[in-house]
Amino acid sequence: MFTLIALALFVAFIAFYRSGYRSNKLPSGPGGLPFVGNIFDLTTHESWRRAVQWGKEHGDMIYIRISGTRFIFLNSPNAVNDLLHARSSIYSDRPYLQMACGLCGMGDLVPLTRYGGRLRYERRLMQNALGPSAVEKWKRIVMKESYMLLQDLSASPEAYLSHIKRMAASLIFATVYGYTIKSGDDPYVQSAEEFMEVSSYAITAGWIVDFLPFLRWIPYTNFRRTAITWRAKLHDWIERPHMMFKGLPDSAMKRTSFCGNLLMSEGESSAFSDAPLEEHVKWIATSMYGALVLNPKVQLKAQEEIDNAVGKSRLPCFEDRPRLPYVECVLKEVLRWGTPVPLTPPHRLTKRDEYRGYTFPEGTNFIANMWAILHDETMYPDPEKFSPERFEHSLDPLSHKASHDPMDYAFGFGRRRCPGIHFANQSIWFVMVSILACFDVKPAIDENGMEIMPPLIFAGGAFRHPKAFRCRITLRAEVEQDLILTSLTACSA
Ligand code: HEM
Repeated sequence: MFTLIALALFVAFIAFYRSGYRSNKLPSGPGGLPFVGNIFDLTTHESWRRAVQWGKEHGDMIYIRISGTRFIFLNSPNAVNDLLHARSSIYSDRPYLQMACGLCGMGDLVPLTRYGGRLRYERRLMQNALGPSAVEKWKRIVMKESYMLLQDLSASPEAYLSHIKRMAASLIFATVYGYTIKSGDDPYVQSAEEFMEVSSYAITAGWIVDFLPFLRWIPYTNFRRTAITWRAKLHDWIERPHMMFKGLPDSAMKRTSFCGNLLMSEGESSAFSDAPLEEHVKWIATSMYGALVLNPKVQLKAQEEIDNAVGKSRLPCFEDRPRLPYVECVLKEVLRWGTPVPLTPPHRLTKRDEYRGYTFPEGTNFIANMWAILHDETMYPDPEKFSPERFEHSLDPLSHKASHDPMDYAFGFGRRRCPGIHFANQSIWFVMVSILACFDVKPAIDENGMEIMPPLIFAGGAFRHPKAFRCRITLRAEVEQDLILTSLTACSA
């Protein structure tokens, strides 16, 4: 065993030496440990902040390596646009991860799929089902789920986090499968949540076997045991919801769902020959459990805007959107300040490339640091401050100031850009405007009647979200309780 490890380390060293690091054609970066390189830097908590610190010394492109694997953090919009966007035909592959793809068997998940025929085909399917006009058909579901959330919030505001989680899961199941979730402890929801947690951990935890692939063959390792457990559950996570979809009675909801749209309509057949259409849909559907990040921040100014544009006799609807410019700024600021996905998964380079005097060998992995871009003080002064006003100038057609719209950055880049962007935009806007219209969200009060400002702690790995905090959610004085119920009933009819 010892000889095997020594031999493998020697091979890794040669690979690293030949990786171009010493030929001085790669950007600079923090030095690492012998052999394992920067493994502890990459797996650190909030590694995007660390990459910003490195950027102060090394510029907007930072090179790190783990064993023979090269990574370059891209901290600026220029670098990201020039490479991941403008040259996306060669910057859109993903690395093969031994843990997630090899040991756990999750390699067919869309975010992990290698660049090629299969990915292009699946992205076309998603474009058809999730494009701007396609998501129109889900507006009614978004409305119904949002009104149910308002009902839940008025009944038990203290449980706001579980209400939001239930709503997000329900929205995804209704739109992906046409399935209505009965309660928060629905077994399909639990299974989906478990899969989200496991898959994001399998992908982003920086497993040693991802960097030293020969370890895969060593028995009795912890990661092997973990992978065996997860692999055994794959059937539950992927096949079961798909079988559930097939067993649902035919209905309008089933037909307009993502799976129904692809599997029940005429004309679409698998143009990609290695698997039947159904096989693609199963994996894509599972890839869509992505979180709908809801980060409502109630502002008097936004509520005034809603009251003026919508009145108090009804709740806001999608058609009100153009008349609510300030709410639009709040949405942009939520995406910027909260940065739900701080780093893209690695974009692997498929062909040697040159840029700014550097030479990047094939196989180099590029990670766009969205957190760095969305907190860059030259673009967003005082970046830690939540201030929707910073986007107000972008509403003025005569303004010449650059708008730096967070929508251009928060969803990734090039041919791997998030396919769910239109659905996320539509549903987050609607939930946000509905909550703003109905509720005041204020800090909790202590025993002396003083407001307790909640500590702002973010959690999560690949997806960043605020940890639960105490707050008071109360129905606004102007809002009639009946209004929510009437809107829900009208929408469910
Ligand atoms: C606020 C909500 C969301 C944010 C901020 C977000 C952000 C992202 C980002 C940054 C990426 C990586 C892009 C890259 O590599 O350059 C991504 C990929 C992806 N997203 Fe989203 N997303 C959101 C919601 C959604 C929704 C609602 C869906 C499904 C309906 C979805 C489905 C996907 C899929 C399938 C991929 C993988 C694409 C690929 O690798 O080709 N996302 N998302």
